Amino acid sequence: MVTSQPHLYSFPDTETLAKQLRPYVLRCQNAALARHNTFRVAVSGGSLPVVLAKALLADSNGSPEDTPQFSKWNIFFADERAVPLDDKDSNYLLLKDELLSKIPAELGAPTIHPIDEKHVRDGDTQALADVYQEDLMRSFAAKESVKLPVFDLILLGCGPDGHTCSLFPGHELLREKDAWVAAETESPKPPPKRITLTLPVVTSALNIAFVATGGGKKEILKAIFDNEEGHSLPSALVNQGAGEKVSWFTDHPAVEGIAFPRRGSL
Ligand SMILES: O=C(O)[C@H](O)[C@@H](O)[C@H](O)[C@H](O)COP(=O)(O)O
Repeated sequence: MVTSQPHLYSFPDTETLAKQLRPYVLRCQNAALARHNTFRVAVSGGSLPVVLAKALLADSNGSPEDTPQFSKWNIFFADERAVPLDDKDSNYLLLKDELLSKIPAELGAPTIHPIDEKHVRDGDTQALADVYQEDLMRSFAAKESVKLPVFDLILLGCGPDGHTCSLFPGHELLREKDAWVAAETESPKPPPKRITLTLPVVTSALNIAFVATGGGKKEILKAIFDNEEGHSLPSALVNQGAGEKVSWFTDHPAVEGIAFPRRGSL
């Protein structure tokens, strides 16, 4: 557990949120490119790909700092449903439809790391997770001493029950210490079979951003930020494990009535 606090930002609407998310993501990109000439990012499903597309496909001011260099991006999935890549439930398909297919050619094409459909077809969700972990190992563990992958940025959503990735409240997966990627076969939210990054991988990232909008998130965000009882929720565990590395991008309806201090700009 770290003692520093997450950053909570709140904006009037999703448009304004997306305008602020852009420089945040690009700062993460630019720092990563300066460090190791590649930007390793993990993304979630839900409403995130739409907001991310709004942020990243907006016109650049022309400066190198404000330009997504997609050819240097390696995009992984924070969680993925065990379905074919062309299934309507696939997070890959969602990201493809909302963002990847709309990237102008001059910005370059990112390297995408989708799940291996072979283990979707044979129904072996543990093998699906293991193969995805091997993909991460190839990308991150150049040295054998690497215990956990360190993403430059992980972009997350927060469900109305406080879940994030496919880490659900009270689930034994929250205690996983060793695996980088875990299989979930009885998700309380359909579809039941999924794979997910584990909590230690999420909290090891250099930057972690949640995007949570709408009045439907008000109760759960209050529990996460203000209430002792909410502290064991998966999204709260990310706050506790990563502290100031975490930034929450919310809109005003999502944080109405929350006492935790929030800011209107980065
Ligand atoms: O796999 C899933 O079931 C979804 O991807 C889910 O985890 C989503 O990210 C959150 O429920 C937040 O959803 P919203 O961003 O739509 O609020």
